[in-house]
Amino acid sequence: MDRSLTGAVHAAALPGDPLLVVDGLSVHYGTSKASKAAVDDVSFTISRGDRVGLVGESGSGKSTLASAILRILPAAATVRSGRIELGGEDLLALKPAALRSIRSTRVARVPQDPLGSLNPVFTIGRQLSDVVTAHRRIGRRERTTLVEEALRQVGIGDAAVKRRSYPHELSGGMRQRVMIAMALLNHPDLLIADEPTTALDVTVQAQVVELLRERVDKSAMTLLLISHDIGVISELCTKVMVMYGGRVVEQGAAADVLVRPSHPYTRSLLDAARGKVTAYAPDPTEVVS
Ligand SMILES: Nc1ncnc2c1ncn2[C@@H]1O[C@H](COP(=O)(O)OP(=O)(O)OP(=O)(O)O)[C@@H](O)[C@H]1O
Repeated sequence: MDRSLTGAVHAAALPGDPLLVVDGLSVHYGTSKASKAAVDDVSFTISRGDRVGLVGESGSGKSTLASAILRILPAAATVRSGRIELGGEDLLALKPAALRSIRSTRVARVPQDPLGSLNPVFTIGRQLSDVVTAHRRIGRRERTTLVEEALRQVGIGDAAVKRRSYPHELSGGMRQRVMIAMALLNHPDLLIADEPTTALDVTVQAQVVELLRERVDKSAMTLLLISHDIGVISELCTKVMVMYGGRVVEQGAAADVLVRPSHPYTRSLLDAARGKVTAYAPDPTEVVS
């Protein structure tokens, strides 16, 4: 049984059940009625166990969409219309306390920039520990065990020593491993990774992709992965959504979208990934869905 934030009791959720439902979502920056939507009437469903890759050129609205789901939109942004439901819970209606309670237990994020997301004045052990105690009352020794185990699970072997490190004492790859450990600590239903390898050295990128794959496999986690890198998407994802100009122009199984794209924008994106330059200019009569 699963108790929702409103206290309703649901039957245990199964793989394949809808987890995240986004319906008619539009997000604008600025208050002007004439402002262009950064996310424009977007609808999709992510089912439990899906691994969805969200691709699209810079400015297509990927991060705005992720921020809307996580309820971390900047002050300049407004949701003009639509619904976002996670496990049946209306995320846009949640009050701050309820929001705090779903963060990290229902939905968690691996950010692009781990250094900017970690607090420079606390050790990583303290920051991991705070994530655990935000949702559970547990003793100090058990907390330390959990933190060290979480660090070991992301390939940080000397966890008893490393948990005493400050963020600046770790390499970029290590910091991203810490962020992944932090995101997974409370076993969220949905993991949103926003360009998790973009800020890393090329050699470290492959290790972090492998780590993400292993952790997601082990926990059968539902993943929404935002990436410019079609290679990373094809390695990790079973489904793909393509955004262009704030809209989802194509979505489907990765094996279809990445091999037989039906939208011309997806074709040009895949060409670009293969080093072939083909310009995409939207046909005004083209219907985007
Ligand atoms: N804080 C902001 N204030 C005003 N406009 C913004 C802000 N953040 C994003 N935008 C605009 O919203 C649109 C979507 O941007 P968004 O960052 O969501 O795209 P993206 O696909 O994630 O791009 P990138 O891959 O470069 O991160 C763009 O036109 C962008 O200029």
